[in-house]
Amino acid sequence: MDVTTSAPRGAGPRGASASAPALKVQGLSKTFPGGKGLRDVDIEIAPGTVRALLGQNGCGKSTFIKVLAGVYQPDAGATAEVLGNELSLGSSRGAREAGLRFIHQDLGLISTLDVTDNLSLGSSYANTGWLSGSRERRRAQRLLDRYGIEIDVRQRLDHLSPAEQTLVAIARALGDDDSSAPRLIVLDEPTAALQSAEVALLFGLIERLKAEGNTVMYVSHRLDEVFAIADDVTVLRDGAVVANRPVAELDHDSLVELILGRTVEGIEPGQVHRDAPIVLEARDLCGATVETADLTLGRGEIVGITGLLGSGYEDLLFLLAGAKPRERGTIELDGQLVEIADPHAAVGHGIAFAPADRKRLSSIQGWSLRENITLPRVPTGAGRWLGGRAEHRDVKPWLELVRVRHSANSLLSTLSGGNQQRVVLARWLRIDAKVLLLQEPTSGVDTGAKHDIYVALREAAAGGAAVLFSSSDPEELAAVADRVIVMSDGAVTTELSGGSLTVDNLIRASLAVAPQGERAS
Ligand SMILES: Nc1ncnc2c1ncn2[C@@H]1O[C@H](COP(=O)(O)OP(=O)(O)OP(=O)(O)O)[C@@H](O)[C@H]1O
Repeated sequence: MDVTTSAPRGAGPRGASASAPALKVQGLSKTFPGGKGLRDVDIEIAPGTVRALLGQNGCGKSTFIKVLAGVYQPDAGATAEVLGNELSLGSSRGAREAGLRFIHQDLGLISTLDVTDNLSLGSSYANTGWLSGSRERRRAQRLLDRYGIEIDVRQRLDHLSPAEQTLVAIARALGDDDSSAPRLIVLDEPTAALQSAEVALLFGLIERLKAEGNTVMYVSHRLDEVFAIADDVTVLRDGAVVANRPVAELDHDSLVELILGRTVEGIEPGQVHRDAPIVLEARDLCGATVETADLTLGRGEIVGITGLLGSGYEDLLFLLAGAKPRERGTIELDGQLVEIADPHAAVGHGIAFAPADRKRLSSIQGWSLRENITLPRVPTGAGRWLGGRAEHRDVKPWLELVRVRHSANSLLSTLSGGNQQRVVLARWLRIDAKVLLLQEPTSGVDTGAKHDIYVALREAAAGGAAVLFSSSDPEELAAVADRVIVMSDGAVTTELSGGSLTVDNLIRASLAVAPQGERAS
């Protein structure tokens, strides 16, 4: 990796000093009503470098970013400087004037507008209305050209891949107000929704921004990315900094230990279940981006599914759960033809479905963890919700299983993103489903909890469930699945298991290149 750094040229915002740290924060604490979010955090970042901000779910990464962005007020006593200039923490205007730019996980773009209109949202563009005029288009084009982004400015946003949408969000955050000033660009889990093949597009832009003297703060749970793109890491644990270190001093295991305070054992490789009784059999499924798909799931099997975006792999689980309309095809459960009109009917048949879009489709933010977990299985007969204490007893072991330490009465909205993901998973593990359909089950989840989730999936399978999980992470698929189905152009094109189930073969199959070595089984 090229770790040479170039100091920013020319004056930064408000006459910044080129030799001063891009960011220097001292004594930053943030207390929430439920406890400390950050404890006395000190961070100093050299200009022109990429700093990874790492740590377990709930360790305070988003809180740190939100204080920098002015969304949260810090506790009294913190100081901050950007390129030698004092930064007034807790002020979004101050952050912008100091040259801080934020790209949050929710990119804040409007999918039904085109790229030009999205680039002009909230900027200083003198808009003549919503419709993109040729002047705005030229301006948008100049902005994309400035950062080497090759996207047609007339495209509607929802016609772009997630990686391209992320590039648009970055270009929008950078704007074209003063292109010579170095900036500190904060990217909060920018690859959470990206395919591994798409990540390169984003990394290309980060390298370019860095070469121009900008500084990048990068939050991710994917440690391979840290080694690919970061110069230094800051690791938070329970709201406090436990390490500020150059990446060159670390390897994968030492980084995991810094993050977790413990090592993580590997999990046993998956097994081929040739003679397992078939629980679910789907034939000629067609709907959304799926043209035709046949699939069988055996009792006790963990099957992964992957592909490129638009290959159909993201929609297959929706079709099986009745969450998107099926145009054709049949589904049999235990040899019986079933009609699954909607996810409610799916639960009735013992099929649990956890979509990836946790906030919109999988959770009720204003409800407690307890209510979110018991949602799909309201006790019959009683005619009302479980009594508080009994419900507590019921929910507790499931929270422990996914290692969520919050009270069952906490509101879901007060949990970090990764902890919310674990609660959603606990809900579906609890209903003891015959078939578990999970989309990106570990997205946003930290390394330690990922391992716990893999173990929980293995236990569910050992208990007789058939698990089908989609993932864009080939390492996860190779480690956890017994076999993996790869889709392209709306159909299942490859199935990998045993010795063929390798990271390389998964990437090759997703890109529709023939697998290497042993033939696909
Ligand atoms: N609005 C809030 N109200 C109360 N507590 C909060 C609030 N936001 C965050 N917290 C708490 O602050 C702590 C830090 O959360 P934060 O969201 O910063 O974690 P994170 O490191 O970003 O986690 P993840 O990797 O899961 O996104 C957690 O214990 C969380 O429950």
